[in-house]
Amino acid sequence: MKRTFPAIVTTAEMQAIEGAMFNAGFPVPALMEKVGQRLSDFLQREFPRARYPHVGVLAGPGHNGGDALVVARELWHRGYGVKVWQPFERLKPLTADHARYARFLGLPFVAAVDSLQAVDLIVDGLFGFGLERELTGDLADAIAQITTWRQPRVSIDVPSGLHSDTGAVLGTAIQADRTLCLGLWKRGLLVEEAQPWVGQGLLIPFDIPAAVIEAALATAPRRYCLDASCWQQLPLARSPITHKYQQGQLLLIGGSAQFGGSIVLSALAARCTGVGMLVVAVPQSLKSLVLSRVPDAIVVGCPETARGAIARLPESLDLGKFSAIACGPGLTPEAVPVVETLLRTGRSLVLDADALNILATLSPWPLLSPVILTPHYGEFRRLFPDLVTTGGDRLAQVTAAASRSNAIVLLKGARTAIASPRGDLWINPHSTPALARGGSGDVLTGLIGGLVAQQEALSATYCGVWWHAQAGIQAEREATSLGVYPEQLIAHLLPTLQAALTARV
Ligand SMILES: NC(=O)C1=CN([C@@H]2O[C@H](COP(=O)(O)OP(=O)(O)OC[C@H]3O[C@@H](n4cnc5c(N)ncnc54)[C@H](O)[C@@H]3O)[C@@H](O)[C@H]2O)[C@H](O)CC1
Ligand SMILES: [K+]
Repeated sequence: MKRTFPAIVTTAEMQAIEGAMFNAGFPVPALMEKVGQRLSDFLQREFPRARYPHVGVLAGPGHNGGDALVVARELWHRGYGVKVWQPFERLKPLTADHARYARFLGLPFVAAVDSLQAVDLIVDGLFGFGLERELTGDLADAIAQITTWRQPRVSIDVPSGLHSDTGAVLGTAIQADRTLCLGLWKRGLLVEEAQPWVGQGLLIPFDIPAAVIEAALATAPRRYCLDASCWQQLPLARSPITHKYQQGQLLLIGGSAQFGGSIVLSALAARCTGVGMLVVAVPQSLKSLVLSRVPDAIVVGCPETARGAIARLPESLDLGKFSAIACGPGLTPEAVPVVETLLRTGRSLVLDADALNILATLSPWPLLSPVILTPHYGEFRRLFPDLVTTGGDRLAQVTAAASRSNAIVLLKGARTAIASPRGDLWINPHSTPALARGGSGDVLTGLIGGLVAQQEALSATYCGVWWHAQAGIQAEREATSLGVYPEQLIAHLLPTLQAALTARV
């Protein structure tokens, strides 16, 4: 079944998509009403009246404000106490109609924003993707005031003040706890730097015909948001008559006297993927440690340097028999010959950590395909320094990096982005800062290595990213953000997958 993730769009692309729907006969008021109902349903579910009886609605001059006024009216009908702050005289006609009807119903419109300070929930409908210039003056002051209040803030479509394409703050912006993005993910909401304003992003679909999206994005670079359809890919299919040699062979290379644990974490994660054969190459002195922690792996002791890094891979190690090779965790920058050897194999490579730092010192780079690079931003900066200095946000940088290097580039972060050499982009909108700790990356390397050993590289990469983040979110739910240390993360991999499959049935 062809899996299509939700597209990520620019403002212009969204306007083209909406325009196509309107041109096909779908009335603008109908869309606003539909969206308003869905927003109200979400708010009523997530912020029940018993706990959040009083709602303050910020209504802007455009259709974002129109959406907000539909929500105000609907929550009013559903028994909430609603107050509206609409600091604009000139309104778009549809928005003006909704304001007029809300007043007709008797919804109180407050003159000053501080009349909303005591409400239980703020709904932000000041601006959406139509924001054109910086927010200044009284409006900026009001937003600064709201930011100091304690109640949760939910933004409609885009946090007001945030640029929906770049994620840049135009003067000032609402810091939302939740952003309910309408129809399709706006690109600016997925930019790393915008996360403090976006809060938890959630897509509120409104049944855009797939053909309309395809037509509008036909010539655009494909940008996708990962979602639960990644689970359709896992666990990887197994024939009833399979055997271990048909389920992929992964070679993991890493470890050093200085960093002995990383490669163990990668190996423990890799075996969760069901990979048929797991071989771990480490410095000779680490061999017994790894065997004691991963008895199902074949552990190869390598010649080591005086400082305990892998000096070279043993001649006896036939690299050609592996369907994937993952290298880097705990490797140390000393193991240059190892990376140089791997780059000549033409095997599917996953390069992480010090394998990336070593790659950054090699020049020129050989053709990196099929290679997956999994840098965090510091490693990315060493690999592609000019891309970082020539500006553009990380999404633009990682796309350029993949096209230049001909590798799949996975840029880790709050919104991990995966770019393909063709220029396509996948972003994971759901993760947790609890994963920001040593060892999380080693787990991801093992997961991706194990999946790449069994299936094509791109879907293995984004499924690994999704699975890794979902396990982290689940571990945090059960043991707070402090409980997401790497071994707990690994312990949650299979139960999280199982729970997803059970929910899917
Ligand atoms: N699929 C969807 O995204 C849907 C979008 N809808 C909602 O409509 C908005 C976009 O509406 P639009 O009227 O184009 O823009 P805004 O509501 O964001 O407001 C722009 C409005 O404000 C004026 N303006 C711009 N910048 C400033 C400023 N700095 N100070 C003052 N005024 C400013 C500008 O002139 C416009 O008049 C989208 O986000 C959704 O919420 C549909 O209704 C539902 C589906
Ligand atoms: K908004």
